Amino acid sequence: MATGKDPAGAPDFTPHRPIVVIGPMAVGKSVIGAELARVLRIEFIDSDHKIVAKHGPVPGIFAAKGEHHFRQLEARAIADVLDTPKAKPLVLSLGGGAVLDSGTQQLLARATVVFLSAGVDTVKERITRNTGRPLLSADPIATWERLAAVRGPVYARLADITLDVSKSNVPQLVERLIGLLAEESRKEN
Ligand SMILES: Nc1ncnc2c1ncn2[C@@H]1O[C@H](COP(=O)(O)OP(=O)(O)OP(=O)(O)O)[C@@H](O)[C@H]1O
Ligand SMILES: O=C(O)C1=C[C@@H](O)[C@@H](O)[C@H](O)C1
Ligand SMILES: [Mg+2]
Repeated sequence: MATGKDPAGAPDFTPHRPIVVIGPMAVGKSVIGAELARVLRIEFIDSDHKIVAKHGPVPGIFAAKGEHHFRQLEARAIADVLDTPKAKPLVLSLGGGAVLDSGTQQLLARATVVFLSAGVDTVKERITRNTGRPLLSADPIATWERLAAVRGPVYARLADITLDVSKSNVPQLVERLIGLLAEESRKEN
């Protein structure tokens, strides 16, 4: 495994446990998680992608079997990654609502949890395009704000690191995140 030494000058950082990325819809969990894993040269897993690969598109699952069934698939996909005696260092990006499951909340104690935070202005354009998020099919802006407000305290409680993702591009955010992860890892040891 390589360390997090990036051409952009990020500090050295070698993860020793999974890094889990959480936060509201469209804040960048998938793209930032994937870029972080690429720079750290560790595996990247996205819970939504895992579900889609096995069961087809998210809107189809919601339409055919309902949100509760999707939540069960999601909790299982996450447990497959984290519920092992010694989970390896990797980056796991979650869907926006995954943290509501109590089993998932417990498993996150085995990981370094990164909460990507942003206000609605940052995600407005992203969520008003049709992007396959069934919960945002009607009135996406108001619904995003409501869900973000309800889930915000849960994200904050579970987070080891909170990163404001407004006003920066993905490489800048990954560089900053590696610095924060290095600091957090010094505290853990
Ligand atoms: N910092 C950023 N600057 C510009 N565009 C971004 C940034 N972060 C993410 N994006 C873009 O926003 C969109 C949503 O990003 P992404 O799919 O990673 O969000 P997400 O948090 O994983 O959403 P979901 O909850 O649906 O899984 C993508 O088109 C992505 O390229
Ligand atoms: O925030 C949510 O509840 C969701 C977010 C997406 O990532 C998907 O997991 C799904 O559309 C539900
Ligand atoms: Mg995603």
